[in-house]
Amino acid sequence: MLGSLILEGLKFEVLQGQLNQEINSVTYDSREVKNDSMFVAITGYTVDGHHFIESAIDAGASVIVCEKPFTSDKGVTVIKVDNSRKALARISSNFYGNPSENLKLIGITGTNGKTSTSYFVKSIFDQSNRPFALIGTIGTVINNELTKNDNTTPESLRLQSLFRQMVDADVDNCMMEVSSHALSLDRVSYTDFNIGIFTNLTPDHLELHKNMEEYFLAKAKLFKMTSDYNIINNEDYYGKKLVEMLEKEKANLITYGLDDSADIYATNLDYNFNYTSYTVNTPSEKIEVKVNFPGEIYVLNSLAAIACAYYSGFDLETIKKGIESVTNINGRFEVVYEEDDFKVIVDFAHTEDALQKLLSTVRPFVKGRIILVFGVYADLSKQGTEKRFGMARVAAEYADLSIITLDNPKNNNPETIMSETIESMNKNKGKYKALYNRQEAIEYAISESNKNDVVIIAGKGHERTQIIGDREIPFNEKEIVLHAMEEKKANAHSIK
Ligand SMILES: CC(=O)N[C@H]1[C@@H](OP(=O)(O)OP(=O)(O)OC[C@H]2O[C@@H](n3ccc(=O)[nH]c3=O)[C@H](O)[C@@H]2O)O[C@H](CO)[C@@H](O)[C@@H]1O[C@H](C)C(=O)N[C@@H](C)C(=O)N[C@H](CCC(=O)O)C(=O)O
Ligand SMILES: Nc1ncnc2c1ncn2[C@@H]1O[C@H](COP(=O)(O)OP(=O)(O)OP(=O)(O)O)[C@@H](O)[C@H]1O
Repeated sequence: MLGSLILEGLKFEVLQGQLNQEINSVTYDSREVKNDSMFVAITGYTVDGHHFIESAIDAGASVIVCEKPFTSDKGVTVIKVDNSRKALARISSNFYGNPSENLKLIGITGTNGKTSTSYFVKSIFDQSNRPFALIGTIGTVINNELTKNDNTTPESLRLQSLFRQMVDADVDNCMMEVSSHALSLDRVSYTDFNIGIFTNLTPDHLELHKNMEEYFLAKAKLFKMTSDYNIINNEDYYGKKLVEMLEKEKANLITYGLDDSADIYATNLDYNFNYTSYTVNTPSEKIEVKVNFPGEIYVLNSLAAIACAYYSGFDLETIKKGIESVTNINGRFEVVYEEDDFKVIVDFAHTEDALQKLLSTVRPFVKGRIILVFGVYADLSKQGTEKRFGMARVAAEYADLSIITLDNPKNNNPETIMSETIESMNKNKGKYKALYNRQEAIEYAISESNKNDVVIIAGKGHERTQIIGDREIPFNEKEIVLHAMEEKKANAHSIK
């Protein structure tokens, strides 16, 4: 593609060279440069991509896009832009032929519930064999083939290439999770969204956003990029704020919730350990639905999906079938072992709000004790400390025994993570045992459990690795549980 076409719609200054040469590829990583690449230099959080311009040129880059002045005597073209990440989004969309214009794209944002809601929506589309793609934490699914993503919302270049793949494969509906990082770092700029969904907002990622207001404003950006509908959780404090903020936007505003002040709402709720049934009320009709996950959170997640499907033209029977067909979402309230009232559940709850909702949902149904295994994935900032204190407070309140361990400590000091969590646990008078090794923590929880207990392993959900320092170690919680159960049985022949 011609360099000038790739830059269409972008404000830039040519510092040297010309733009009528063919560009074979675009990249923002010098290690991926090939002959006649366009290299976009990004000022990162860890390193400055501008330091790699020389090596990009040596590797064959013929056009450099940068946000800091640069000159070269190696015959390359140098383009200066105000913001490289934003420019990358424009360039990527152009390079792949602006594929989002040819998709019905649903963006979902919020602290929790994005993945679960996406799987409900996909299941509804699957009922009528309408091709549907997903992009999110679990990965990208195109034509039911799953590939891994580096991030929940990939960088714009990868994102636009995924959209291109979808269009080429005649998959014209896509639902993607849009993280606040993605909105702040322009990964989804120049993407056309038809529908936006807001689930909720509770403290998380405050190392990036500094405070809730900033976090909220980052999330709110999505709803100014939509053309058809903005679908908002009416039960959430920030959802209500968003409704006020969006009243003048061009997309139709739709709310969902637990009473008739919302457009799509649930009544006759019947909560059980393994499912909840309710009546869904829409502006035209109502229908009974059974969602195969417990608690209010899955009522709300399924309502978001129902609202999305209803305004996408699906009839209520198809919607019902779609919701009821979802029996398992990888690492979301996944019962990995069960024997009468004894259960072991793996769940991705990794924020204070999610943990509180998980434990309070389960509590009324547990005949014995709740034994919780958890760690806190947050850096060593003040916000990270608050997260550790908050999660331990919730654990102390709801669990009968907590096994405090590590989640993905990455390069954060494990001693600080453990000691802050323990400090809060002591302050809140929780009963606990601390074990740095997560596998040992799970094994200990299983070995301690009795007949009517429920063991909950929170924080890593679908993840299949643990990241300690720079090492990514294979880690499969389901396998660890099954193995520990076998050992327990071999030792005792049955659960005590
Ligand atoms: C904080 C954050 O979002 N960081 C993202 C950011 O990384 P960065 O700014 O640190 O990049 P960097 O390493 O400093 O590199 C700067 C530039 O130099 C380039 N480089 C680097 C080395 C080299 O030899 N040559 C070279 O050209 C890099 O390719 C890059 O373009 O830009 C990178 C490229 O797009 C992202 O991969 C990276 O995501 C990291 C992996 C990450 O962990 N992100 C998380 C926090 C994230 O985005 N999470 C959200 C939320 C998930 C949720 O909801 O829970 C998500 O959407 O996943
Ligand atoms: N509506 C909700 N409100 C609060 N917590 C929820 C809600 N839905 C799910 N959760 C909890 O959050 C965890 C993660 O859910 P899910 O994967 O759907 O969220 P997500 O928004 O995709 O998360 P992430 O951005 O971290 O990938 C679940 O395992 C559950 O414990």
